[in-house]
Amino acid sequence: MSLVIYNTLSRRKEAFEPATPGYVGIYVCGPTVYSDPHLGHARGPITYDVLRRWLQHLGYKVRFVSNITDVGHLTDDADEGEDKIQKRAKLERLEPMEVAEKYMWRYFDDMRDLNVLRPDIAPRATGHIPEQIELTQRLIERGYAYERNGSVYFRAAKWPGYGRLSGKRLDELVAGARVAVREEKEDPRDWALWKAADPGHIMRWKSPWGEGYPGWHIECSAMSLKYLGENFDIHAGGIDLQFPHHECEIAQAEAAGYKFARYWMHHNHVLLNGEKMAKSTGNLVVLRELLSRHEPMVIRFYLLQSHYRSVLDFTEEGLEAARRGYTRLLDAYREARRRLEREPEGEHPGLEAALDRLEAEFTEAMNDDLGTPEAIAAFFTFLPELNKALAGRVGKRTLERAVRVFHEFGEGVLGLFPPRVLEARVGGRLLSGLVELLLELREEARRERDFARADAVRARLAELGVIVEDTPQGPKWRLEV
Ligand SMILES: Nc1ncnc2c1ncn2[C@@H]1O[C@H](COP(=O)(O)OP(=O)(O)OP(=O)(O)O)[C@@H](O)[C@H]1O
Ligand SMILES: [Zn+2]
Repeated sequence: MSLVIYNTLSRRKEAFEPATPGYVGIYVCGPTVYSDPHLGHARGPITYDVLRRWLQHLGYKVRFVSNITDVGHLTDDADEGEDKIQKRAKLERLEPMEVAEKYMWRYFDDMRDLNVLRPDIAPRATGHIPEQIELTQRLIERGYAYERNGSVYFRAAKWPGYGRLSGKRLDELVAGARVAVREEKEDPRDWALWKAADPGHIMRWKSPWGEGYPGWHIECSAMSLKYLGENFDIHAGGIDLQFPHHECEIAQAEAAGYKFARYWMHHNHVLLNGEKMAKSTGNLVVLRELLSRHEPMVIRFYLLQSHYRSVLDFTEEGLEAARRGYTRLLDAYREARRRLEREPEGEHPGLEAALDRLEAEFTEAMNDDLGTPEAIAAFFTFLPELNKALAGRVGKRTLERAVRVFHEFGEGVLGLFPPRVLEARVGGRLLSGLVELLLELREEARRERDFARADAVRARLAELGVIVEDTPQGPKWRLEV
């Protein structure tokens, strides 16, 4: 049984075979950093994080590259509109680079809270201008691109392969092009690889064609080729990027003489009220806001409960149901871990059989195009068996295996149980509640004139760094710093 993934390029599920046995290169299109991430922005990173973890589980060595688009691009895919980052910079009275920096860190912070592993490389477009210029030059040399008034365009009609990925026709690229731009192009369907900067444009770089800035599509071709080589394994992104972004990426890389990605994966959208969650339309739930109200792992669990290729219509009720489901899993896992310390030696044949089934079902689900809903369902089938066994004696050997499966599949692959959630929460309500409780017991001992016990409680708390002071208003406590 081996991994099968849906390849957008062939429109069917294919057995996954990396170009170099044992190694996998993945490139995921990252965010344009000009505003707070919304829930939709978390779906791709979590999906491909699970892909990466599963490949590692299967024994592959993975290089995971995901870019940050910090060059401002136009608010319209065609040559219309304002630079998104520069527009935001004006609004917030910041430097464009300050805007990019601010929102890049917001994105990384949100991803960290969601237990998304850091990319091995997170290349920034502004750090790779020479590579983008070089690729553009190469396309000019090969006759696939031309310069006009300081801008460089890809000669679309010359590239026969256009539409292979998306099934779209080249003609669909034309919509919206500004008249002046349309006039300078040989063909309205040509797209910009490099744009001459207007006098007011702040982010600009020197190039053989004068001062300007790169187009969006060329950034990903240049950076994926640089870090993964030609003919790398997996290129991924949201379904909205399939056309024109990925179609143009392929054209640029192949016209330059390189083989490009072998498998293309696209995740479907998170919706809100039936419409795509999108920053451009404002139809969104800000991720940070959700993270402040919910345990991040509940959000991760919620997203993984639906398959990455289906749409997911967000509702608070759905999230609440996810919270209940996740809590059931977490409670059982915590209980199994807790019991491990004092469990007598031995095995539990019934639970061993249930573990065999769980491992087989989980593996089968994950190998079938990352079937996370079925993989999670396998845990829920297992749960009653575990709880039943936990009501009596399980035996150390079997219990250890159960804990290992939660650790390897639940945390290692699905990333749902980071150490933080396994430990009882220190701080906050629990800590102060427990200290108050001990101080009440100490007061009781004092009232009963059992001063030895009262002092012992105070001394033990002091050892733990909780300093108790008796005041006329009663005992007060603080944490040693
Ligand atoms: N609602 C969504 N559901 C799933 N993925 C999304 C959603 N919106 C954006 N993405 C994905 O997030 C990644 C980063 O997108 P990007 O920063 O370019 O967003 P955008 O398309 O400019 O903004 P938006 O679509 O939100 O107006 C892309 O892979 C994109 O497909
Ligand atoms: Zn991209």
